[in-house]
Amino acid sequence: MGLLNILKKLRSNPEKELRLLLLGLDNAGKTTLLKQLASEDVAHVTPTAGFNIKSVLSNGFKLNVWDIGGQRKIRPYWRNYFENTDILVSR
Ligand SMILES: Nc1nc2c(ncn2[C@@H]2O[C@H](COP(=O)(O)OP(=O)(O)OP(=O)(O)O)[C@@H](O)[C@H]2O)c(=O)[nH]1
Ligand SMILES: [Mg+2]
Repeated sequence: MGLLNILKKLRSNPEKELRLLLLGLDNAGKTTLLKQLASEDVAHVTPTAGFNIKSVLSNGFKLNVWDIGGQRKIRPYWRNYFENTDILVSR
């Protein structure tokens, strides 16, 4: 979704809730970023075998952040997570 569409969605969405999808190859730092967004300790991050979800409140917005494992064997499943995604972040 482009920036203009995100702004339109936020205007028509009093809940101010967005779905953010984090995608990237294994070891790119996706889970570390997710934990940093949630102000969690990042000292012991292990490879993601499936996915992690965290809801983060930021500036009055609720960001539902999806972090998908990047290992080769998991990549065929990435396509299943695109639906309803508002913001795609690739690392
Ligand atoms: N130097 C450095 N290391 C990082 C950074 N982000 C993550 N790491 C390290 O890189 C390694 C992999 O980080 P993860 O967050 O597990 O990477 P991931 O993208 O979630 O990997 P998968 O779950 O396998 O897809 C960890 O040892 C992190 O501590 C960064 O910005 N700089
Ligand atoms: Mg991970």
